[in-house]
Amino acid sequence: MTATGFNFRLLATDGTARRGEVTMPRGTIRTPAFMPVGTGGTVKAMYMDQVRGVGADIILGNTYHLMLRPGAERVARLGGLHEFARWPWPILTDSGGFQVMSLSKLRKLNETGVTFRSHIDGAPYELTPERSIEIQGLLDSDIQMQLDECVALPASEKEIERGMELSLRWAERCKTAFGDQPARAMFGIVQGGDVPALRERSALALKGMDLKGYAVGGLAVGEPQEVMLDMLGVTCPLLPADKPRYLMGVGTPDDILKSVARGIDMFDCVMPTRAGRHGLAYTRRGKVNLRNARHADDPRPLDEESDCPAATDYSRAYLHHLVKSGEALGAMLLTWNNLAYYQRLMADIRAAIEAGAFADRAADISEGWAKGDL
Ligand SMILES: O=c1[nH]cnc2cc3nc(NCCN4CCOCC4)[nH]c3cc12
Repeated sequence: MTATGFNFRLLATDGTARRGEVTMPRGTIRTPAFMPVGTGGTVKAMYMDQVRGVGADIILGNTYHLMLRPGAERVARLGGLHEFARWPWPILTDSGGFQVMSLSKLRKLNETGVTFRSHIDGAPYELTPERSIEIQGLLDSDIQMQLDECVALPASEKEIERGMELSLRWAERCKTAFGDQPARAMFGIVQGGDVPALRERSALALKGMDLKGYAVGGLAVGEPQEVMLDMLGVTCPLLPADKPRYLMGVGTPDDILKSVARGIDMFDCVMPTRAGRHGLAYTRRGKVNLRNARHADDPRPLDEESDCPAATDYSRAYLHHLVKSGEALGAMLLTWNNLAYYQRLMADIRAAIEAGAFADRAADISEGWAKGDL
């Protein structure tokens, strides 16, 4: 039976780790979930049926990139992002604010929103809470993010407070603009930097807005992992247990294990795809840099126990050759391997929580990385 609305339910807990699922009209999202990043409507170097094949239930699309090129109205005229990119399952889009601040030129931020010039052709744009929700609607996005301000760390408490309070006002405006769309969801984003009291104020104010899901923002911006984890320890207990929690931009496999342990349900990160394009393979024995000359004559596959052909059917020598030669197939095979590894990690995590064995499984997985390459 196809779900008519957006619904999250907890299936099991193990300590503060949670196993759940989100049901939506376009499909079910098994949590904890990892969302491959599909920046410009494509998960770079992958066919969408491969992305599905490694076990992804949902992908992320970037509003900033898509509004600049090919344009949100054009995607809408062509049937929306699912039709355009041939990904019929759920898509989460970010609001564009984070990329504006990290990619665009001549940007100005005020109460109304943010004005900026495209990093592609210098054309002027404005992104307001209302326009961001409008664009995400034009993309036919299933899970839409509020427009927020992610204050870069380190920053003064006053600066962090200013950004957190602005983001709360923008959350209200996004909620109003989003209106009542049962088949879709809009998530708020908790801000507050590395200041527990500001994190608490943000989380409680957003909880009061009764949103369908909650992201934890303002992290993975260069702070030490322990600071990020401390902020999760402050924030997650304040969020509703019956709504999904999404940690934006995270992260490494180790970040994911430790964040799941603190109650996070959803993740996105460019690492597996970006690393694949740079010759780096994620395996259960840690990272393998295929640019390294030590692989030049190695006939062994990356990992014969993997369920991904990229890890079982090709020699390291061949992968090294492809990477050194700058061949497209090098990026394709390593991206495929990396996304398969991340999805297998998530499947491992979900099974461990269901079995009440998350802590032990997490320790085993970490020991595997410590062993180092095969
Ligand atoms: O507060 C936020 N609001 C809206 N979007 C975000 C996206 C975010 N992405 C990161 N971190 C990404 C870190 N990446 C790790 C891999 O290399 C590229 C950067 N932190 C983020 C915070 C926010």
